[in-house]
This record gives sequence, C-alpha cells and structure tokens, in this order.
Amino acid sequence: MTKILAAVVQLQSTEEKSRNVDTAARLVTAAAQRGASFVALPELFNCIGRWEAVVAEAEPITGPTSRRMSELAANLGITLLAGSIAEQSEVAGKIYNTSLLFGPDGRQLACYRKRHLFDVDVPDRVTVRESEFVMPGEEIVGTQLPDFTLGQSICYDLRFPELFRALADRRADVIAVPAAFAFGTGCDHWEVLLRARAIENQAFVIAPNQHGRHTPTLQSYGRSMIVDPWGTVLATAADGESFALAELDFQRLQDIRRHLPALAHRRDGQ
Ligand SMILES: NC(=O)CCC(=O)C(=O)O
Repeated sequence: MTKILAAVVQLQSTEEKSRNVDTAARLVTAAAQRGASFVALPELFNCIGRWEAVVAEAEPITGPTSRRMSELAANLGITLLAGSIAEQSEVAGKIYNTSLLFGPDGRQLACYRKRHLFDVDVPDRVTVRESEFVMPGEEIVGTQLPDFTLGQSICYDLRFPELFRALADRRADVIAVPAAFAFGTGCDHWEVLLRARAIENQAFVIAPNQHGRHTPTLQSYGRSMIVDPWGTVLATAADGESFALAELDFQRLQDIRRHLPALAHRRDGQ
C-alpha cells in the first residue's frame, strides 16, 4: 500500500486523568471512523499540569492508560501512538516521559522515552525545569511497520536535529513529535522546526500538540500538524480539542528522495 490516512489528535489535557483519557478515546475513535489507520495523541495526554500531580499519576508501562490504549487500537484496528504518559521510574519522585506505540491487534510495538528535557527560562514566555521531575531516556527508537518505518521523538526533542538524523539513518519514513509545545515559544518556532525536520530528513512529520491553558501558568500552542517530506503542511488542527487528517503518500516520499537525493549527498557520513 502506498497511501494511508493519518490523524493528529489535539487535546487540552488537565490533571483530571479519567476525563483526559475519555476525551482522547473519543477523538481517536472519531478519527478512525473517518478512515485514519494511524492516529497520534500529544505529550502527557493522560495527565498534564503541576509536575507534582503528573508524578503522582505516573503508571507502569503496562498500567491502566496503556491497557485502555491497547484495547482502543485493537477495537478500531488502527496503529495508535499514545503520545506520552508519565511512566514510573526506579528513582523516587521522578518519572520517564514515555511514548508507546500499539498495533492494530493491540500489541505494544515500541516504547520511546524522551531524551531531551525542557529546562529553560525565557523571560515573559516560559520557565520550566523538566529534569527536576523527569529522567532522560537513552534509546533512539525506529520501528518498522507494515507500510512505513516510524521514528519517535517527544516535543523538546524537536530542537535537536541530530536525533532526527539518527532516525533518518534508521530509515524513518514518518517521524512522530507528540508535544505539549509551549505557547510562548510555539508561536515563533513550532511550524518552522517541524517543516525543517521534515525537509532535511525527507520524512513525513506527525505532530499532535496540546492546546490552551492546562493550569494558570502552563499554556500549549496547539496547531497540531502533519507535514510532508517537501515541507508542505498537509493539515493543521483547529484550536481546541480536535483532530486533523491527512493522506501520507509513500510514492511521493520515494519520488522526493529520488529527485532530490540530499541524504545520499552527505559528506563523511554526517
Ligand atoms: N514539553 C516540551 O518539551 C516543550 C518544548 C517547547 O515548548 C519548546 O519550546 O521547545
């Protein structure tokens, strides 16, 4: 098959886990009913807010959120990227920020832990110290699926082109960027970075984002997007809790790589 329909689900999650998971399931189902066979949720889709609350809601990989997502994928017969959840870690008071991938039979196919942690202080825009609560992951994850190879990242990872190049080296055709990208940076950087990563790695970029205020001091930018390997934005979610759909044409991907073989022109293997 050279074409599939993909969806990015945009949420305004809070610290209220059951509501977040129910909303995620409702929008994933709606996207699948419109024909999407690959659906992606945003970062910390099941619980976002004060870090203390997120840590308190952390689950093991085989916990209730992942069981619900596995059942959802199986019931709908889709591949589901469960954006990210707070995963319990071996260190007290700390979590991993973990993205899980489920196949159409409900099997867990991959697990990626966010490598780059968002420790920034941009005056009047955003101040966060993710590393106080989150442990960085080590592994780079590319997974071969029946129709394409998926590379995984999470949010702030988007600013590290070397991770995306490593995913291109693992032959990623589609790179997922589930995010809770801050409003204060997203308004200037979100689309530019997504399009740059798509163009330079000649891959589709699937970027479900959180949108709106999660707490009085935490606001996400929204504009969840699907970008093609030429850098064209194929679909953007409307503000609020919604989803956007786009066709991924893998013949077009191969054509772009054949006509403009930039990845083959790299010097010294870099
Ligand atoms: N959750 C995150 O990693 C936010 C990253 C972000 O907003 C950025 O500007 O980078």
